[in-house]
Amino acid sequence: MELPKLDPLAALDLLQQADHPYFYWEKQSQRTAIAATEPLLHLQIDGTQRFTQAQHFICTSLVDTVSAGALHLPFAGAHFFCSFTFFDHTNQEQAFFPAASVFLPRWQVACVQDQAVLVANAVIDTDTVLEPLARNIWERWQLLQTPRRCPSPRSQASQFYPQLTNADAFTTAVADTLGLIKANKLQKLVLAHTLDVKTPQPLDLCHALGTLRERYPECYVFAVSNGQGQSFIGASPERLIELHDHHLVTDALAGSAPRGLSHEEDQALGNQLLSSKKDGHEHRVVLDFIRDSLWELGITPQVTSLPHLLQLPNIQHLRTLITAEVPQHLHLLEILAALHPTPAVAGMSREVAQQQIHKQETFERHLYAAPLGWIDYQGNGEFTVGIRSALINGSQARLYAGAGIVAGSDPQRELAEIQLKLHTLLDALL
Ligand SMILES: C=C(O[C@H]1C=CC=C(C(=O)O)[C@@H]1O)C(=O)O
Repeated sequence: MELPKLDPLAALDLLQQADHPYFYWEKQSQRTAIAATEPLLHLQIDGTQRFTQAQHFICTSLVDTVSAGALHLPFAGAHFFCSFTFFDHTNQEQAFFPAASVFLPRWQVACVQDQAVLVANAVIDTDTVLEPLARNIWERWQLLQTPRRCPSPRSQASQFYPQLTNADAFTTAVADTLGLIKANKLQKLVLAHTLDVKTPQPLDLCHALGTLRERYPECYVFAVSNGQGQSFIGASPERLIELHDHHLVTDALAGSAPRGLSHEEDQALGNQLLSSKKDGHEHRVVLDFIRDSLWELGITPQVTSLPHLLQLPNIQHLRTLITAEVPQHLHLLEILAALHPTPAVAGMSREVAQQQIHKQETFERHLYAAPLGWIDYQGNGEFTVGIRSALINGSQARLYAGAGIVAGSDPQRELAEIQLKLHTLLDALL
């Protein structure tokens, strides 16, 4: 059903309930946002078969789905909202999120350009009394007619920046990794670091999301809540998969430099990044992996750009675009299973890198550096990688950032890169 134009964050604020999971997704530069609340059908699983089981869940749920209403509107019809953890298995004691979560929401509000659309899903069987069901949907639709104001974003960055307390542990891990690279045990490793912050008041997520979407219009701004008090939010520059009418777009994103304070300094830093041998190698490992993985799936990848700069307010990256036509029989989640984790967030070889991450990192990655996104009833969908992100638990936040280590990396520079990346969430939360 069509709705009057509304702020999607205000829709989230209105529809979310503390004890129900929700999913929020926005790309300001495309003026697209989706808020999905109250899982109606929900799969939550752990294990190596998680992508296959998620695909099966979506396909079987769709068999008995009937769509009605204004199906020509953007984001009409059934959509499934998915989040995965970095590893196939979660540590049960500390698992805030299952290794795979896929849900069909009761309520979904999507905003595209100036259009807003409500999708209401309901389970209907022979015992369902239709009138209260229809009334409930009608009431929600009416509720969403009332214009709502959204919290205004933070006007300027906070001056308070906590220092990393265990920076030495990170630089030592980088030095150890360089030793392994020299000994040819692996080519690349992405090591992450966390920063814990605590605020006097519970963190205001709508406010933080408002700030993130304003500062990072090129990024995917997201929030995933588990309905038990924890949420994972972020502003990620990394597109893992965009699939529309069997046309695939994915990014190789790796290699970073700071932004300059003046135009000249900024250009010089950008040019250095474009010509850096070390960053070029770090980037190529990702590009080659994505290309090879697509070939193995029977997809012919086209590299449609040279490595170019993706400039964000706090950092700049090397990015290459890859496109492909995907055979009809391949499901988006099969491609996702092959690509995750790319060497932009794990390393090369993937197996050794994952072992090293387990060994060297002293914290759980949870949803950090893992795929999250949506799939519609026609098999179209979009997934980002949950980087530049934080796990929020009341008034506590754990911020994550990682850096790719290759031959030629310098521990202090990698630490400085981590600090730059942590600013994405620090600035929005504090
Ligand atoms: C792993 C992260 O960034 C990746 C994406 C872009 C550039 C990266 C780099 O230059 O190291 C990382 O591969 C992160 O932000 O936590």
